[in-house]
Amino acid sequence: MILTSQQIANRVRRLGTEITRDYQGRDLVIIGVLKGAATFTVDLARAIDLPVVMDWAAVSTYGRGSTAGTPRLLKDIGEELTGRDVLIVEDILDTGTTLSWLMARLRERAPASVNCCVLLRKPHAVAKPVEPRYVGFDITEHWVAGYGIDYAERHRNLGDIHEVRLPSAALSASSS
Ligand SMILES: O=P(O)(O)OC[C@H]1O[C@H](OP(=O)(O)OP(=O)(O)O)[C@H](O)[C@@H]1O
Ligand code: HPA
Repeated sequence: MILTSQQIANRVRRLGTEITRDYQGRDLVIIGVLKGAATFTVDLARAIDLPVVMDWAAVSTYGRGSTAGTPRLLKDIGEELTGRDVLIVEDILDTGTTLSWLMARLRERAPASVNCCVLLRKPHAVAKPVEPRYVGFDITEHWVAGYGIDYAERHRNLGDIHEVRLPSAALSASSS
């Protein structure tokens, strides 16, 4: 599997159009989840034709490997969220651990609404109670990297999204 930068750009543009339509007249705060969603968040924000506020949370669940641990908040959100419409932007929904943990924490701040937009969703996540309002692509369970997403902290700078062949961590195609 490989998603090209062109396929990603087309999908991001359509997601931006949907979000623009759904949040007309609302006080939209977009929370990008570092590090993996940094690239997606910036591109998505530019595809939204509304005066959005952008902020960031840094959460780490996987550390330097491919096995999930307990989520850790490395950087908290600075924006006041009470009464506002929050959209969490995530690169990938895999086991659902990170997103369900973060949504529970954000709900404690009494926002008007909390939804999420994920670029990639793996099959595992379908069985979890996390239901993203927006999904870019449903993918297979293979480890992926590129477009902000890492394998052991590397490959975030690739423009396309590649499958990583574990354990050698070779990419399924060369970067373009
Ligand atoms: O659904 P899950 O199984 O929780 O996996 C998804 C999370 O895992 C990755 O983050 P990671 O912990 O690797 O941190 P990073 O964003 O800094 O790469 C990814 O960016 C998501 O946040
Ligand atoms: O496939 C993946 N790639 C990178 N990070 C991830 N975090 C959960 N699943 C993945």
